[in-house]
Amino acid sequence: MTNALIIRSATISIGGRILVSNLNLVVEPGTAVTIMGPSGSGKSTLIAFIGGHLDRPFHATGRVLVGERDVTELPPERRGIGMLFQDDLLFPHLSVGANLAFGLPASKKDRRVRRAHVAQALEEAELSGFEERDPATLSGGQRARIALMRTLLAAPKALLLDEPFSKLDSELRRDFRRFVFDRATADRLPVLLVTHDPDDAAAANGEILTLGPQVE
Ligand SMILES: Nc1ncnc2c1ncn2[C@@H]1O[C@H](COP(=O)(O)OP(=O)(O)OP(=O)(O)O)[C@@H](O)[C@H]1O
Repeated sequence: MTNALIIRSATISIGGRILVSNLNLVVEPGTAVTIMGPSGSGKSTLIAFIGGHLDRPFHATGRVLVGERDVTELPPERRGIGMLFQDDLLFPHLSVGANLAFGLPASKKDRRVRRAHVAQALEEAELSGFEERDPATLSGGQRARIALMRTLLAAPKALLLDEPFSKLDSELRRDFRRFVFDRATADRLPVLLVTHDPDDAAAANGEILTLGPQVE
């Protein structure tokens, strides 16, 4: 079962400059909210706060909830929130299969279980048989699908996407976008998407949150 991703009274500042002011947001399961705004307005900073990656010099107050679970004080890996970035960050020294296995929770230790999950993920990514491949030999679209499947193997309860489509050219971008949103809808995941592209926002088909222009 999945739940809403809830942000309560989030205020984020850096050096006295407020980037996010008293933000309240509910992202329902199976829906996406898009975050837009000029460069430097704080989009990635907000994602980092929700994912648990925000460090000094930023100062943040407010709560992050996944359903009824307040995850604000938890480290990133215990929040149940999956993240996908512009750079897929597949480990170059690991095979595709090992990259996918990296997404699995430590509790799934059994080798056969891990192999079955990896095979299933490859099938869903339409990349069956790619276990032993070096990530460097994959196309951009294939790498993107592997990165998404690795994130999903951790069974996240919500998904944060920070410009995940921007390195792909237009046709691949459309395909991967559809792949991501179809999965998120099927898995009933709440999604927060950061993008500059109105087409991405249209594909997300939900509320658009615009962060303010940067005030120096
Ligand atoms: N380590 C840091 N020290 C000081 N200021 C920082 C630091 N990291 C980021 N900033 C500032 O924080 C603000 C928010 O940055 P952020 O990356 O969240 O913006 P963004 O909206 O995601 O921009 P872009 O669209 O260019 O990715 C920016 O004005 C940036 O200059």
